[in-house]
Amino acid sequence: MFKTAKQFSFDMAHMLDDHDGKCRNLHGHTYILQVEVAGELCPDGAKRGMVIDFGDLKTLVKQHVLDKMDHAFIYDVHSARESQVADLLTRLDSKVYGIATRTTAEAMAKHIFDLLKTEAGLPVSLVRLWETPSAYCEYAE
Ligand SMILES: Nc1nc2c(c(=O)[nH]1)N=C([C@H](O)[C@H](O)COP(=O)(O)OP(=O)(O)OP(=O)(O)O)CN2
Ligand SMILES: [Zn+2]
Repeated sequence: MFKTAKQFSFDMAHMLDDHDGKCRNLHGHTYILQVEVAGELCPDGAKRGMVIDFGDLKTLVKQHVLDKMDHAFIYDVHSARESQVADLLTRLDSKVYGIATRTTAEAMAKHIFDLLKTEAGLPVSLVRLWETPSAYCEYAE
């Protein structure tokens, strides 16, 4: 079994409602996203010797993750405070993206993993999301 990975980056804004510190305020991150795919090598054809063509991986991550989340206000749809901000931004024609949990690095890593596994059909084995240069969360199955 081989494991191969590609790294991406995207910018976002969020707030952690109910946080007991500075992160309850609106702020942003430039995430580093590492997506690992596991599998055997293609035996023949144009993709011979590859687990996945890095170009194909890039296309899928762009379509299913980056196009939705890059430069968006990412918010917890169950938070009234965050939803109020999202509603205002929507009215101002700004990009928002709602998820069903608090937008911690942990929840974001799992959300991205699930998107790539179920929506994109990728054999993803690990998602590592760096929220700051010194803090990351990874989710693996
Ligand atoms: N386990 C988690 N803890 C925190 C998360 C998280 O997603 N998971 N998120 C935050 C905030 O979003 C915050 O923006 C990041 O916090 P922190 O790492 O403390 O950010 P700093 O820029 O202050 O980091 P330094 O490298 O220490 O300067 C909080 N906690
Ligand atoms: Zn944050």
